[in-house]
Amino acid sequence: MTEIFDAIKKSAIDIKNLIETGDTSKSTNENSTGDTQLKLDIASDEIIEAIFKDVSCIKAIVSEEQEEIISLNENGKYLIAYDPLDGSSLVDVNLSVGSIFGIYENDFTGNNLVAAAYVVYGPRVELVIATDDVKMYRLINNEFKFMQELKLNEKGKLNAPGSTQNCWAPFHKKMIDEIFEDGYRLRYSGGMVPDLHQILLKGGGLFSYPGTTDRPKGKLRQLFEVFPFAYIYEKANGQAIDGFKRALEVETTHIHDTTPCFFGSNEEIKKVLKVYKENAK
Ligand SMILES: O=P(O)(O)OC[C@H]1O[C@](O)(COP(=O)(O)O)[C@@H](O)[C@@H]1O
Ligand SMILES: [Mg+2]
Ligand SMILES: [Mg+2]
Repeated sequence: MTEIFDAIKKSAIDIKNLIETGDTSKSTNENSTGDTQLKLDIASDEIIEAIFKDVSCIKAIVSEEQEEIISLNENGKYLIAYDPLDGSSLVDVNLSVGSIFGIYENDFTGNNLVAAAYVVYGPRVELVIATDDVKMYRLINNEFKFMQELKLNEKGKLNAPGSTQNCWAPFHKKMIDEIFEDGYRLRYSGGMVPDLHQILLKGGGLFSYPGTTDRPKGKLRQLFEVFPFAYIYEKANGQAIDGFKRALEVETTHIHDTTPCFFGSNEEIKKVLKVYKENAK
């Protein structure tokens, strides 16, 4: 697995340089979820694919920006699903963005994840890797240096409520209001990677991207966004659910499937489970 983490580190340095100098305009393509791809999305995807192609333990890869699974090495052990540049439209307004990786064995399903990682491209470039524990590294002089282990507290102070508010179920709105009434502070940039990174580093809170009237199955993709962060939050002593059960138990019928999702420390997730059990059909 070390070769995979080394490949992720290499791609992170190339993508950091691309973000600083690359063309942020739109391409003429749409990805499988119907988003217009930015030239940066495509170039980041090409960087990662080219680097992963040289890693012999990788059997196959699939990217948020590609239609199909790509086979790499017949004798490889691992499958990797990745979002090369999450939140790419935020580059234009100079907010933080990220890359997300889920490493699987056998099949692309939540319960087959064996490791996950993400990179945050912000004022600093940081890499978080979860295997049995969750470790954070920072890019200093072109090398990733270990900084700290990440663990969530039982209860946090931050609330990151995603999606279009006028499409929320009334009980979801009431739950979010109550969390604010409990003293939580709003922290939402619109980039899943920096928003979840902030909650992890500040000890806890809740990030939610629920099902809504316009998108009953949410927006965030299971393989490329939800499963890797679910794995990371669980290994950091937190939880990730779809409202009713562990996010990692959500069934995948298509590689680009989305799911409602909630990530947080134990107290906040307990509240979401209670509210959703009482209210949702
Ligand atoms: O603007 P919204 O609806 O709150 O969505 C924000 C979410 O969409 C994302 O940008 C994902 O979309 P992309 O992969 O297309 O960038 C997440 O990073 C973020 O949490
Ligand atoms: Mg994304
Ligand atoms: Mg993306």
